[in-house]
Amino acid sequence: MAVRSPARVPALRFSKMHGAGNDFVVLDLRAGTAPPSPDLCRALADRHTGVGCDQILTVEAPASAGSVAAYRIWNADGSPSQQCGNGARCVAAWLVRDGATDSTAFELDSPTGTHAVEVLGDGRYRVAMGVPEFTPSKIPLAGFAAERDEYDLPLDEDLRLRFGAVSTGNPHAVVEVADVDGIPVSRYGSALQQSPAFPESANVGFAQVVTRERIRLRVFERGVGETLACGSGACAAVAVLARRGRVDRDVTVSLPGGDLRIAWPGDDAQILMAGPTAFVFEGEWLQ
Ligand SMILES: N[C@@H](CCC[C@H](N)C(=O)O)C(=O)O
Repeated sequence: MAVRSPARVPALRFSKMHGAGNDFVVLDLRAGTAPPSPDLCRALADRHTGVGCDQILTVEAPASAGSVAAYRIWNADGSPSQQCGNGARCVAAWLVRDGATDSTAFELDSPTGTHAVEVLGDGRYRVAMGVPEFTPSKIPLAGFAAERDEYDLPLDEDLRLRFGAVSTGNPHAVVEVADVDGIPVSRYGSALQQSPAFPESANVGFAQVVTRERIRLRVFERGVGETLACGSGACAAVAVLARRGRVDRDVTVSLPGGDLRIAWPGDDAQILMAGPTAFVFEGEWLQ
């Protein structure tokens, strides 16, 4: 009797990458393949039964003339985001390795616009992340008509937090602390994320100013939890602290997974993020 072999499921090829420890599954959708469903994102991101990652990055056909490609971002819980700084560098590295460009300066489209990318060598990339947006309605931050350096909210009976708020393409709250090591990042981060003040939730950064040129940062990300690094969060922390006059305009941000260099030449200028990228392995998703 003939034994029937199980139907072959078409394999989904992926690259596993990280940028300063913020890890990604990268999918090539440039041929027009549909983006992963929220269920597939959650399955890929699962650290026990999947590949394991903080975000899924989809590389897609460019949205504007002159760009090499576009990318979109999907959090581990399946929710979409508008920006991912470490992801932007990894997509740039992925495209260079793929041969999509041999230029040391090119452009990429994200859901928030077009970004200039520079290849710095040794796996390092610099990305122009846009002009930080402090207008409350554009973050979005509800309940405040005018922009402030610092907001103050009661979050529950025992917790009141002071924070800065900014969009670097996605929403961020930045809490300045004396020592990032002693902060209950998950409790404070969840409380701010669940506040009605952030109708689209937020990535919550805890920043310790070490010197005017160096800060330490931990970020409790929307759709993930605490990550080893957050590029848009590093930009947000420097933007909030520079605006308050607490740091200079060129700052090393030390995150649990590594350092990023953030430069913000002036309030109306784009904020520039430089940092590492790494390829981990290639695989086929068979489920
Ligand atoms: N890790 C990212 C940010 C990813 C998206 C974020 N969790 C959100 O929901 O906005 C980065 O490096 O910027």
